[in-house]
Amino acid sequence: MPRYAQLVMGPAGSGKSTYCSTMVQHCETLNRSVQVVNLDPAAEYFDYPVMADIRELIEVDDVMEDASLRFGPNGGLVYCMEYFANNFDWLESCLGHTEDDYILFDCPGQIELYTHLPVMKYLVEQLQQWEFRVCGVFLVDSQFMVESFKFISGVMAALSAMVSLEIPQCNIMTKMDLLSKKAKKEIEKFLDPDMYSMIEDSTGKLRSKKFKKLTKAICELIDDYSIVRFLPFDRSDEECINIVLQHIDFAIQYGEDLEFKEPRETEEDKSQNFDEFFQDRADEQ
Ligand SMILES: Nc1nc2c(ncn2[C@@H]2O[C@H](COP(=O)(O)OP(=O)(O)OP(=O)(O)O)[C@@H](O)[C@H]2O)c(=O)[nH]1
Ligand SMILES: [Mg+2]
Repeated sequence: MPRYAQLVMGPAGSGKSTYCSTMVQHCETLNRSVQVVNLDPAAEYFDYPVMADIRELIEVDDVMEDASLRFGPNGGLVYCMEYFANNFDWLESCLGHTEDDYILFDCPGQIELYTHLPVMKYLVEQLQQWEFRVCGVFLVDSQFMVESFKFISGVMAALSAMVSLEIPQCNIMTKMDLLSKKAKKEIEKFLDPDMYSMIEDSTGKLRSKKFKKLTKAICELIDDYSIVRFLPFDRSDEECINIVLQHIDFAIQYGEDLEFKEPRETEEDKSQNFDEFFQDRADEQ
């Protein structure tokens, strides 16, 4: 039986940890069990219960304080992730071997992890060996996407994660609740991949003709191949959260192999059935 995983990635502050806690709460209301693993060695705050925390293995502060390594915060984080990749047995012991597990991995925000470093790829391969079906979930802050050239850099970041990880990926625009009405309207065109080639810079911030041409050419390329599309994510809108979850479930075929479980009868149900049974008997006589 397969197990299921979401690799929650994206730039610093894009809302990864908030996404994880929102998803856990949403799944609770659906009666689905979802667990979270914190993979950010520099994490200071998150409000979901963790099944495993990378800081038990290694912490950025310890690496930075080590006089022989002399790393700053970013180099320190990369060192931690490489150390993690050499110690996957720690993760294996935390995850156990439960079938039908559904786990969210809250990853760090260093963008280089998703562009050219091999650590996340190693993690994906390892999870696949443990029979996980993995979906990449790439988050981008919607507030930085309102202008076309910023949108393209978001698309490029999502695309490089897709290309380097080679797994199904859902790209998500977070913090939609923070956008003004005007900005929401503006961003709608970025949610429809067929519209990318129509995107023009309305702010007039792009002065260079060459830059404008490049932006247009990239948009057309992405449009032609339907490579990247984004789903909106508003943490205060259950319907919106559900649509994102359904897309991800579909990508990893969650639910197709689940065995049908008889709903558990409560004591109340049992006594009700009992009463109905005797009522029926009484009616027959
Ligand atoms: N209003 C609103 N705020 C959000 C949303 N998602 C995240 N935030 C806020 O954005 C900030 C960063 O969110 P985090 O979830 O910590 O982001 P992160 O990607 O985990 O950040 P790093 O782990 O540091 O890379 C926090 O102050 C959150 O409360 C959202 O959907 N709506
Ligand atoms: Mg975080």
